[in-house]
Amino acid sequence: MEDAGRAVADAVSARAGGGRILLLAGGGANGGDAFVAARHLMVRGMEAAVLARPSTHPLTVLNRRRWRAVGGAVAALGPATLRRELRGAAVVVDGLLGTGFTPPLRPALAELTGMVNAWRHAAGQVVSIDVPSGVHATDAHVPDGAMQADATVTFMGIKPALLFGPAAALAGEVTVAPLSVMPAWIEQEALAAWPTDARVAALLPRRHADAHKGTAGRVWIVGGHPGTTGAPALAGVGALRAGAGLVTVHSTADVPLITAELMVRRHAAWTPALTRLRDAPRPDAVAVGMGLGPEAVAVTRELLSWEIPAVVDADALQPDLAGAGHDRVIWTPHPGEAARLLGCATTEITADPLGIARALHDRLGGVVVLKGGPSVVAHAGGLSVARGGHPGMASAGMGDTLSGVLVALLGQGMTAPDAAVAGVRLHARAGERAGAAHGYGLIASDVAQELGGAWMDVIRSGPAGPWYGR
Ligand SMILES: NC(=O)C1=CN([C@@H]2O[C@H](COP(=O)(O)OP(=O)(O)OC[C@H]3O[C@@H](n4cnc5c(N)ncnc54)[C@H](O)[C@@H]3O)[C@@H](O)[C@H]2O)[C@@H](O)CC1
Ligand SMILES: Nc1ncnc2c1ncn2[C@@H]1O[C@H](COP(=O)(O)OP(=O)(O)O)[C@@H](O)[C@H]1O
Repeated sequence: MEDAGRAVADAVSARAGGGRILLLAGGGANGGDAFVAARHLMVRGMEAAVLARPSTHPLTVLNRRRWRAVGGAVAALGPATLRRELRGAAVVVDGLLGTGFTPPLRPALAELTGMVNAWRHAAGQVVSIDVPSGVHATDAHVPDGAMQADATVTFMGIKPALLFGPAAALAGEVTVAPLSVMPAWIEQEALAAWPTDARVAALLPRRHADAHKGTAGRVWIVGGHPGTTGAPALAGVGALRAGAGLVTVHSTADVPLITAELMVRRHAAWTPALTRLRDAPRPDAVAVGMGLGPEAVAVTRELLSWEIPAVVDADALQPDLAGAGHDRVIWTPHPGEAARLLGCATTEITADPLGIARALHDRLGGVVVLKGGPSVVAHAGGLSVARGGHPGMASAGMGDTLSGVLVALLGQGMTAPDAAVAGVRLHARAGERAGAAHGYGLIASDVAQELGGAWMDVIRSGPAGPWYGR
């Protein structure tokens, strides 16, 4: 609780300027965190007051006593005291309800959160402890009356509700504060990893000075059909921008050569083409499905039988292919495709992205990237959620670009889980960079252009090495 309260005080100090801080302490452990935060703020010379609900939680009772012992002010939390104390406050710390909360929000509490939300709209900022009050830790749905925060300081591991859907929008800027407990315990308790850029940087391939296009990954993009010929082209550019040495697009349609570095092989028909290609030198990795059309299942089944690292996307994401994969396959459904694979409604996918990613992995094996804002990676070692991205990425061809990134990383020798974790972060980071320039006018080609810069951003967070950063 001491670590938690100090982390909250850090977040609040950064936002309060010299203004007064009002801390709302509920009856649970969150309330105790608020009392600890108040004490740390006072020690830093900041003006802090606490309004508290009754508590029997031993650590909350103890920290209330400590706060009183250093001369801290505390009054009973109710509508009248809250109205009075909100006047002149710069920041409210929301320690009312934490992970112990189960909906619905009781009317007495909803009245208090409603008052704070109205005050925030007009006057100040809210920092929530662990989760915004009224948000259930594992549920993306938001009950009426939940607190709107500018920032949320959560502990040890990120809670699913802080990542997905409307609940995530209530959390504002999320910081994960470590607590002094055993790492093994955290690993057991965490539902999903949320890797930092430093962690992603450690996964990315390192190239020696004598690298050449033949050693940097020879990859194939298999896709395209009349009407969707842009999809494989975008995947090809994504692959080039994610470092692939040689990228060949195979298609039975006329794929536009949107960048001259791509090689495009037009085939008359898939069956004879695959018979020929089967005996040709194989690529280091293949991505299949982008705009591929009605023959996707047959083409993908053949390519999967080659047992080379593969990305399976878009039209190739069909239930018939469950069981046809292997360990080095990355399956990349968006929620619509995930619903098709599992035979359920898209709303069931978006309601529980972590559970669905796990279910898809059980069904398909290999590695699953359940795309969204943010994407979830499921593999034999667990679940990992990507950081960042930009809402401007809600536009055509973004997933095709991601497939290019993933196949490029596979082609450069990364394992499927590492390529998926690193690839979704590079793609999201490129989206953030492009989003800063283009906002909602962002298109997939913009994201592809930013992939090199995103790679540099990520490796700058990691350990220095002799073949980059010079
Ligand atoms: N320039 C091109 O040639 C393009 C071709 N494309 C290709 O077009 C074909 C059809 O793919 P589509 O994905 O458009 O069509 P689908 O009909 O498979 O899926 C689109 C639907 O999935 C659902 N969905 C997707 N993302 C969602 C999310 N994050 N949350 C909730 N629901 C979500 C929505 O209901 C959406 O309308 C594929 O072969 C694809 O590769 C697209 O990638 C777009 C660009
Ligand atoms: N709001 C968002 N925030 C972050 N990433 C997003 C957002 N919207 C879309 N994306 C990303 O864009 C990509 C969209 O993929 P997909 O729907 O398959 O596109 P397409 O089929 O048009 O290529 C995914 O990687 C997804 O994670």
